[in-house]
Amino acid sequence: MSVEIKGVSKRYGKVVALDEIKLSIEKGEFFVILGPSGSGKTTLLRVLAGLETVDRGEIILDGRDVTRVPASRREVAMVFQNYALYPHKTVMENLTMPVESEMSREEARELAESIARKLNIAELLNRYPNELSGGQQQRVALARALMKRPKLFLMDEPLSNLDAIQRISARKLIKDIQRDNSITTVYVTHDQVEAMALADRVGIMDSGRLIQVGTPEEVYNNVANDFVASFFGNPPMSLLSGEFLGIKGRIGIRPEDVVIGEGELRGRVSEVEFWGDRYLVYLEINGSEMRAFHGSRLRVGEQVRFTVRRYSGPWDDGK
Ligand SMILES: Nc1ncnc2c1ncn2[C@@H]1O[C@H](COP(=O)(O)OP(=O)(O)OP(=O)(O)O)[C@@H](O)[C@H]1O
Repeated sequence: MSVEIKGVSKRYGKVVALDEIKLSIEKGEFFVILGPSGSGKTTLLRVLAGLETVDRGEIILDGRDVTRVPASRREVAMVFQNYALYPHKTVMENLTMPVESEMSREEARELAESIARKLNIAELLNRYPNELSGGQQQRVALARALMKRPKLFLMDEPLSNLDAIQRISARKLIKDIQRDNSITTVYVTHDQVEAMALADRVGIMDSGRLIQVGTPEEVYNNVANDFVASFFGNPPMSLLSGEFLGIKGRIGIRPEDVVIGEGELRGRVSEVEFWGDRYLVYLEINGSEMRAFHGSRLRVGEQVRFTVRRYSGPWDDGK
């Protein structure tokens, strides 16, 4: 299903939750909406689902104007942070119910078992929701949405309650099912790694506006402004006054573009984090802080030389 959002705005009292959003999503695309808390991500998803009306603009699904069509008639499936499972049904019943009318009982049970195995909840199929942990409930909710193979998948932080290892396998499963069935997916997160891992394209939101849209690589390598610079990446760019490079205004520097151990610039190591394959080093330069990746552990307090290979900006100091 293709999605077109045409100049959609939505206010709650004085709060502008969505400000003239324009966006086209292709059939089969995995689109991730990334933004800080309160930027309007959930509102955009709810508007697409039909759970929220718009003040202005149109929503077109597969060429059909659904702006005023209720949620139940939009052929979308949603997984929200606050998953709602049927409390008086077992996990198996929760999974098979949505597809009761589409396949035989046996087929539904087989499909449920195969999805449950992949999400590591196969041993929970006979339990009731109140006998599950938060993370287990979230995986059941995800499994239930995956049973249905909808035309449009709307997911709002569906992995927020999972631990780091579960997140990686659930992420892969979502992507596999989405790709195998070419299900158009709009996925909301504030997790950088998740966004970069999953997205065909990503849209960065701030204060109800869509600031930049592109493939993760495009956005990563060509940030549109200082907000995206300070937000996109793991960790994002350091924003600094460009003076130390002889540049007027503020610039953004990725940690991998700082080469420690060569050049004329000097900084003091103020903190070091072990990242497995490398170290994240915090450098202090004339009272500002900058992050850099480095291959070996440095001592806190040590003075080091460094160069900057690449930067973004400059942007006005006054914003
Ligand atoms: N039902 C509501 N009534 C009043 N204000 C609301 C309502 N829903 C959202 N808002 C406001 O609209 C803005 C956007 O909220 P939204 O939930 O879309 O943000 P978000 O990016 O999803 O945030 P988070 O990452 O914290 O979930 C916020 O300022 C929020 O307080």
